[in-house]
Amino acid sequence: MLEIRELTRRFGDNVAVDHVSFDVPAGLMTGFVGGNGAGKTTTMRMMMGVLGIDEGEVLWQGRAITRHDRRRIGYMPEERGLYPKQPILDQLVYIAQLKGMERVAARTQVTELLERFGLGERTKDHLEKLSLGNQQRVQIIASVLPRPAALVLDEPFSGLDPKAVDSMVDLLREYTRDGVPVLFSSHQLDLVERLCDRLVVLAQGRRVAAGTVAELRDAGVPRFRLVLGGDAGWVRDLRGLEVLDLDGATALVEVRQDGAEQHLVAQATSRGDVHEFVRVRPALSEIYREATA
Ligand SMILES: Nc1ncnc2c1ncn2[C@@H]1O[C@H](COP(=O)(O)OP(=O)(O)OP(=O)(O)O)[C@@H](O)[C@H]1O
Repeated sequence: MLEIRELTRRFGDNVAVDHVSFDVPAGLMTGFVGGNGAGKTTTMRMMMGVLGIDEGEVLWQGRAITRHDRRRIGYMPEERGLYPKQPILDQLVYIAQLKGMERVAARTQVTELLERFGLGERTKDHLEKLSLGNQQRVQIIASVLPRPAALVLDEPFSGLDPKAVDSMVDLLREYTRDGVPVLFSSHQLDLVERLCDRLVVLAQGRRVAAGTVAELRDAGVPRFRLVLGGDAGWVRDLRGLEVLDLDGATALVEVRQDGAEQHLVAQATSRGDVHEFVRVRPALSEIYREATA
């Protein structure tokens, strides 16, 4: 497990990351979200030791992370750093060797990953000849070589077409199944919702929400939708509830006082038919909007 404890980084007067703490547990995918300039890249850079830490610490398996630990963590930085004028197979094998793999094993693994990402026919092409999305695929392969102990990926999905997104999703799921902790940042909330076990939300350098998607969806003020046989206008007169929306027989309410929803149901049944009474949980996009407002 990776643990981030009170990480803080300032650039002059700007506190880019302000006492941020969260865990990246083994075998789970943790999504890292937040608006432009929220501090995601700066946090990841500090985690990976490419940027100095002003305050706080990063723990790996319960103790302060070392340079050796970081070498075993697959990192995909925001600035992509491969050589434009080298054939992709050669440079990926070289990177794998730098990370300690034997040449033959490296070639086998790289070839397999290139096939997987639809680049099996392009192995001899120079990186610069590939489209941006295909260059991104090569970057992904570079960051997961060899089998990493953890993954820290800065916007790995940006610029990928749906097919490459699926290949990436499959790959990340394989790693998490093997117990690898994965942290990735993204602006694509639909993808984050589909993929993530856990979520960390940053706004202006601060952690404003963290937990499983279910926990976050459960955390807010409870909302209920009520559908009656007749007009629901009387709901406005009940205490402890805020009516968010009212449309004929349907009301959307927020509970402001404990137990107010029980009173609502009792009233509704005593007045006539109740067709539906359900808790409404916010979509991730709504939680995100509220947390970062
Ligand atoms: N090297 C730097 N020098 C000065 N300020 C910096 C530097 N790097 C980042 N910052 C500032 O730190 C803050 C956080 O930036 P960061 O890149 O970490 O955000 P982010 O969440 O990754 O944003 P985005 O989603 O746009 O990539 C911003 O205000 C940014 O301008």
